[in-house]
Amino acid sequence: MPTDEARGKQEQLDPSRARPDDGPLTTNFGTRVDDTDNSLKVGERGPTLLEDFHFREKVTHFDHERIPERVVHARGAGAYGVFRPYESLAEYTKADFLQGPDRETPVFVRFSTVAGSRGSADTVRDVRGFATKFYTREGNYDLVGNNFPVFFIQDAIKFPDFVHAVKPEPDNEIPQAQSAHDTFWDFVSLQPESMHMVLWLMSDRSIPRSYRMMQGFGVHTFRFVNAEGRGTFVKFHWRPVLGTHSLVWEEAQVVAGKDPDYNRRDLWEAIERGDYPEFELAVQLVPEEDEFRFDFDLLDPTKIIPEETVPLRPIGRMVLDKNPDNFFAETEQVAFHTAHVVPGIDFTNDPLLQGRNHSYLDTQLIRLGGPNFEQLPVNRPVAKVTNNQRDGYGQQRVHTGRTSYAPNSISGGCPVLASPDAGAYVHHQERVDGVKIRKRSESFSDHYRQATLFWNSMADWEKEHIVAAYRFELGKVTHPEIRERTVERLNHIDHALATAVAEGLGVTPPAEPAGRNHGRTSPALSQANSPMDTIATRRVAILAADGVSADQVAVLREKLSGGGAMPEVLAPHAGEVRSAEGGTVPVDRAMSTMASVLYDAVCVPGGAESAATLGADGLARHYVAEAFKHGKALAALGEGVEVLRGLALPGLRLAGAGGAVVEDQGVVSSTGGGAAEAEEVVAAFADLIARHRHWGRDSDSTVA
Ligand code: HEM
Repeated sequence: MPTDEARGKQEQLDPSRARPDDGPLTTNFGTRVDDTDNSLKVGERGPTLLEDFHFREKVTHFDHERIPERVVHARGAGAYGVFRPYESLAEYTKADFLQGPDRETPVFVRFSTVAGSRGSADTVRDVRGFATKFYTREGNYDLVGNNFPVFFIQDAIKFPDFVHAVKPEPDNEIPQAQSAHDTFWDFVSLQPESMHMVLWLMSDRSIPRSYRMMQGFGVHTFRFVNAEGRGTFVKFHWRPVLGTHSLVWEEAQVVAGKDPDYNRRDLWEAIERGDYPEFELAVQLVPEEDEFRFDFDLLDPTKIIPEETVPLRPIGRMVLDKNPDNFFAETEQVAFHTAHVVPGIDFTNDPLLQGRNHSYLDTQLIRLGGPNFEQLPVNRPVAKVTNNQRDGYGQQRVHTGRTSYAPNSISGGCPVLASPDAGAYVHHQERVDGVKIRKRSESFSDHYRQATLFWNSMADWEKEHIVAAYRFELGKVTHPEIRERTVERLNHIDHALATAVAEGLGVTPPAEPAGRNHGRTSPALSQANSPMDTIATRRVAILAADGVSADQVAVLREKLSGGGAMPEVLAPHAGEVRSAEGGTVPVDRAMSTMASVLYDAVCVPGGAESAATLGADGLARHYVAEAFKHGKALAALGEGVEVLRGLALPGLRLAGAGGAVVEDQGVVSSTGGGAAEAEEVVAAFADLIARHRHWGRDSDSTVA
């Protein structure tokens, strides 16, 4: 549990909390109000009077309630938590919050999509933002990252072009939150430096199952600086304790309609339940003298340092344990900035990072209405703020005294300057010489080798999903030359990839590879190698109707809940169903209010009457067939096996008479109705759920 100090950040917000039930209704200035439903009129049917100050204040405030949404990352969800390092990192950085496990730092994290508007769906194909604000004792440190370790462009001056290209097209504002349109592909196909990132975007990484199940990356190479002033290059990685898992594309599209708040709801509900999301922070450390030992430039944000080259060093753990109380006040008004650093953490000359260091403050000045947004509760540091900044719109502080300048003698020179020993930030003393020049370094010019590394590292099913994603996206592009140009670019990554995409588009495949595939892999890049050892927080639909076996439902519920999963009984109607044993089974939800895409696994228990009803129910059949199509774990017990048999799922072997447990393609079944079979099936089912998805089913080609 968080310490009192860590909790302090959240409690610090309390004085500004307002509760609507805390007394009689008043105007904004405290005058009590007797009627808020009728405006002040001349007679009951007459015109409204200008002197109705309550009406004017109420409506005027409403008229001004909206602020501009973020120019990118407009849609997001946030949470509070704490970060605690495993051990001291004093050898590399003097950052106070990394000096040892006794330092527990409160954090606020905002996860986001990039392209869509505030009201867009969560499960679109997009990069996810992963921004963390550490409220350290030395000031706020913001690690403003994404769930991909690379970016589309190498220089921040291209950011407006990139964002204009991916956002809805300007003439008709179509499509919303999609990269599958001409302007995006026009831009990236003309921009080979984006090829590596686009490959990530076409992979399953762009449709995470949950914000709790995706990685985060600082992307840039940053710099740690220790107390002696020695610098060490550092890359930051967040690793979810639940593993890195994704939806499949068709499922993501259906979820966007069934529950547009899918990822936001998942985060919120997990925290409300006490299933606190956890992420491990790991770093890759590179001594400054090794800056040039790689076959890419450490300053190039379109490159990773493969984990096999520089292993990850886990340095601490973050637990998100509190939802915001008010979305607007906290999640919407939070202001992250790459330039919010603390002593011991510094920049490098990565030209994307350098530009970001300008952009965030600049955009927040307009988004949050001018200076002083750092005084908003969610942005306020826990470190004491003493400076000579004064006035401005929305000033909340009452600065006393006569001086707001330095040097001064009237206030004894206060606020005084601190020395580095007393915690002052000092920029790393890097020698820089050069001529002014608008040019990219030659060392940034290899745009394909790491894209090839990513492609080579994918499992077969990941490659299939990538090819299908390119076909889908480019299939939406109306200009044939853009499709052809993209295929030509892909041919530089891998000939088989380019050929497969071309065939799906009706474009002539390239005759020859554009270069030789280097054949190298980095296993850490594949989601197939992500941890798959828990069913914690997985949602399981147990389909039931009148006559269901209550005993089997009980075993399923108990064993799955015991492993941390969330089984729910779904039936044709809410309330309860009759059980085969003569009692009743409570129903959690009516099937029609949910969908199999909202569950990680589906199971059909026995009971002859229940199985017969479900087998004849189109919706129940759809739950099972769709879960099968999306690679999800399935289980059937007793007569429930007949429901699956009736669907004639392609190539699937199911249990026959005799009760033996059969497992095939991620589906476990037994026609036996006894407790022993139920226990065995549920144990196997849990194992299958933990493995997330089961690829290679005959129906796979239709899901990606
Ligand atoms: C490695 C590349 C980048 C990453 C990882 C990244 C990440 C993010 C994230 C996570 C957010 C959302 C912050 C939040 O939740 O409030 C964000 C917002 C934003 N980013 Fe970036 N970004 C990148 C590149 C850039 C570049 C190159 C620019 C501009 C030159 C830029 C400008 C912005 C702006 C203007 C916002 C909106 C901020 C606000 O309104 O508060 N980003 N970025």
